Amino acid sequence: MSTDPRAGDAAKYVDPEIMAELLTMRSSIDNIDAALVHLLAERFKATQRVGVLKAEHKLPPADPGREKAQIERLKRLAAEAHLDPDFAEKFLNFIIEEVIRHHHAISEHPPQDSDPGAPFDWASQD
Ligand SMILES: C=C(O[C@@H]1C=C(C(=O)O)C=C[C@H]1O)C(=O)O
Repeated sequence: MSTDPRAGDAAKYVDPEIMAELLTMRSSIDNIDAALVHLLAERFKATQRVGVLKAEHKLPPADPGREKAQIERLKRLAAEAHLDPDFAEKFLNFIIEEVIRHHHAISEHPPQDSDPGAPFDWASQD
């Protein structure tokens, strides 16, 4: 019997009627999480290109002024959307920290001329 990946542990202790409602909500969560992964992948593609541009032109990996403006903007958007602005700030800072780490790595090991736009292949990493 194949198990529904949406069921999780709840299947063991939730009544069937409530379980059906929970599964419907989890279907939406699955779609949203998939969209988040795709959105993040696109964002990192763009930031990798920025990292290459910065390395080529000897620009610093981080731009605190840009970060401040972007965080303020996203906190405003979060408040309008009834999302906790402090959570939005933490989430963005978490992503930016990773981007800057990549930019440092790119500046230390710039891509070869033969392969300037090659995406980093996370899937082949251990
Ligand atoms: C992507 C950039 O590099 C860094 C990462 C940022 C981000 O992920 O939003 C913003 C500013 C920089 O510290 C950039 O300079 O635009």
